[in-house]
Amino acid sequence: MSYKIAILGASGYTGAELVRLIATHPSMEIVALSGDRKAGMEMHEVYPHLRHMDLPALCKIEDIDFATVDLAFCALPHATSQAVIKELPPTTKVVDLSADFRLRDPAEYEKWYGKPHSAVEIQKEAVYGLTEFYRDEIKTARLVAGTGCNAATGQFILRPLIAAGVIDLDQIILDLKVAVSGAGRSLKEHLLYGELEDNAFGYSVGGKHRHLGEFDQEFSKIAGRDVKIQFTPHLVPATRGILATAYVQGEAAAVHYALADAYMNEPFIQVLPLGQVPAMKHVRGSNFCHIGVVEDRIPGRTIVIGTLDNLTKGSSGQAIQNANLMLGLSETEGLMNVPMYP
Ligand SMILES: NC(=O)C1=CN([C@@H]2O[C@H](COP(=O)(O)OP(=O)(O)OC[C@H]3O[C@@H](n4cnc5c(N)ncnc54)[C@H](OP(=O)(O)O)[C@@H]3O)[C@@H](O)[C@H]2O)C=CC1
Ligand SMILES: CC(=O)N[C@@H](CCC(=O)OP(=O)(O)O)C(=O)O
Repeated sequence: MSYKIAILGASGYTGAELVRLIATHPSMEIVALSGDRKAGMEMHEVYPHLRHMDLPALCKIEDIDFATVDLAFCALPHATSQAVIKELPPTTKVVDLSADFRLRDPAEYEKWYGKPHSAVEIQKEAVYGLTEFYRDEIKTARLVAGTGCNAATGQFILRPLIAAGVIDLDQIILDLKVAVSGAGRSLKEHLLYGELEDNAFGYSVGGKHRHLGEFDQEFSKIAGRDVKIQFTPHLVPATRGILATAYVQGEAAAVHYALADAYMNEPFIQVLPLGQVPAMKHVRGSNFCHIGVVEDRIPGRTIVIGTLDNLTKGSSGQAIQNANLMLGLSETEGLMNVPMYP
């Protein structure tokens, strides 16, 4: 059986990535694709790499008949997403890729996103989409909130350490290198070739990045008390990928054991042997996340490095993993493709 899928925001990067992944998914069939400025165009006119596929043309969201749709992926900008999702039939299953339903507390949403939430009622029913940690709730959810891509990477390397109590919760430093596709397919000055090529720079420096809302929410929940980490993302001249480095106070062997134990049965999270480090390109185009642990020369300090592809495990791959669970399919269906290398 094939489930009928709509992708809202298909003309964006995560939308196109959903199309790419669903192309080889045995149980999903795309029945509707939406765009805004690109509505009316064929998908291959916007993304020539999808030319061989037989796809519906991009339409406006209001032209989609949701009665014929089993599940909608919503790959729209923040704020637009909540305005659209609150108007969908309450029976439509939705995986949202935006930040609109990630934060439980509406005050936290307003703090990090600068305006009040306009769909607080449905925000309450949403399940946080970090699959490996919310699997049971996702299976029965109507609305799943995909995580931030930086937030996913940081959580994969830190959650098991906080849960196992093997690190000092007040001394966590998280440094991220982020590829440019994380910013979406839109024109922004700092994303111009001449600004980014042969360059690298921190952004939202000083505890200002909005994914801190997700870290605060999730880490404090695990620890049972407030946990605030120091976090700085850096834009690097790469197309896809996130490489997260955490500096923690804790013994390397215990840190490595906590991660290996937590992810022992996880198909997508690969913990490397102690002392080995991962690289962005080892997971490119795939739904895998690789994690390495190295002992520092300073006694008691450990470095943990995690990497994933922001467009797959950080957004669209994660979204399909969640949709698989919501539709009663095997969690890995359509997602076991091998990373592209080099
Ligand atoms: N890129 C990434 O790595 C990640 C992105 N996300 C989140 O996923 C969502 C999509 O991101 P991404 O694909 O990168 O973004 P893009 O900017 O590449 O795409 C945005 C999409 O939304 C459509 N759109 C924009 N405004 C409207 C509107 N007012 N009404 C209807 N449709 C609209 C655009 O249509 P058109 O182009 O035709 O105008 C386009 O299809 C965002 O919320 C983002 O924060 C989450 C994790 C990672
Ligand atoms: C390069 C770049 O700008 N990356 C984005 C991450 C995008 C993401 O995870 O998406 P949400 O906006 O849905 O949280 C950033 O750090 O803001």
